[in-house]
Amino acid sequence: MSLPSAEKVKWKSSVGEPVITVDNLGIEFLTGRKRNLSMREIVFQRRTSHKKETFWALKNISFQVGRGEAVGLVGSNGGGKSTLLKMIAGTLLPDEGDVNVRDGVAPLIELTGGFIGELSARENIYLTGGLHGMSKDEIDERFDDIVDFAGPKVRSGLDLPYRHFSSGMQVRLGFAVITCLDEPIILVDEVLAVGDAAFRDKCYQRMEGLLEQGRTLFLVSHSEGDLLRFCTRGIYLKEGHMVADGSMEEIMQQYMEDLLGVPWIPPAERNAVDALYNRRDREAPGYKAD
Ligand SMILES: Nc1ncnc2c1ncn2[C@@H]1O[C@H](COP(=O)(O)OP(=O)(O)OP(=O)(O)O)[C@@H](O)[C@H]1O
Repeated sequence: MSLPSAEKVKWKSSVGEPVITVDNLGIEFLTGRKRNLSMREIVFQRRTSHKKETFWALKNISFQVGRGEAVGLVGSNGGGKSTLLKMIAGTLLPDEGDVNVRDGVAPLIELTGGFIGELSARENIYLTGGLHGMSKDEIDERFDDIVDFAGPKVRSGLDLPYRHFSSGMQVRLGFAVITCLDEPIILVDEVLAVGDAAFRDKCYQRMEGLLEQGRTLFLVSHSEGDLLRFCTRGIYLKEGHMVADGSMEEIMQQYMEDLLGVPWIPPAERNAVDALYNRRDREAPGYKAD
């Protein structure tokens, strides 16, 4: 399947005024590493505990995102992608710098979508809708759409505690709820990989619909196909630093070459080369189809 190039995607809306401004952002975490004090440290240095060890999970991050942009965040594991999304969502606060978000945010950052494990799926739908400013009547109106999208397994488990849901069911419900909210900014962190192929297809269609409406998207993914399909702009984070900000194709090229150490060929070109080789094979003397 050939993927649309970033220039051809039909939902690429013109970029509006800045809705997310990240200015010199930094956050420091405890490493959580614990080691017993040595006898030497206790006796000679009279130490009773270690100095807390910390590291900057993000440092000196600055960028702006305009209304209607679809931004893909890339980087190796531990690079700071989820942390950045949590800071945009307001669930983590910076130790340095600022994050200014002008529109409402619908985050699907962890598999659980911020849902509460002890509450039923039904209660979580009403709670999340309410937290995002929807009235009970509005949620009633959308309830069936949400549950239909999530699928029959979720419907049959609506009154079970959410923590009893499989990770696939959790993602189905999380995605269905988050994308039914009216929030203009959507943050999606690596959740599309969890659902099965049929559900992923439904998610793709819904994401395209939301982008056509001019919503702003932040997508964290390790899937080259998903990033190129939805995002027109990319940001590359490496060990907490912003390495590059550019078109999704440029960023993918830089990231993949950095990661794999070989030149990266965009999927559309790869498909064209494959087609050429297939044709050459088919036309070769003595070619037999399988
Ligand atoms: N609450 C926390 N306390 C301490 N360290 C944390 C905390 N949350 C994240 N980290 C650390 O911060 C760094 C960045 O983590 P983050 O989850 O943002 O990376 P990521 O780029 O999303 O990685 P992945 O691709 O594996 O999901 C990692 O070293 C991680 O272990």
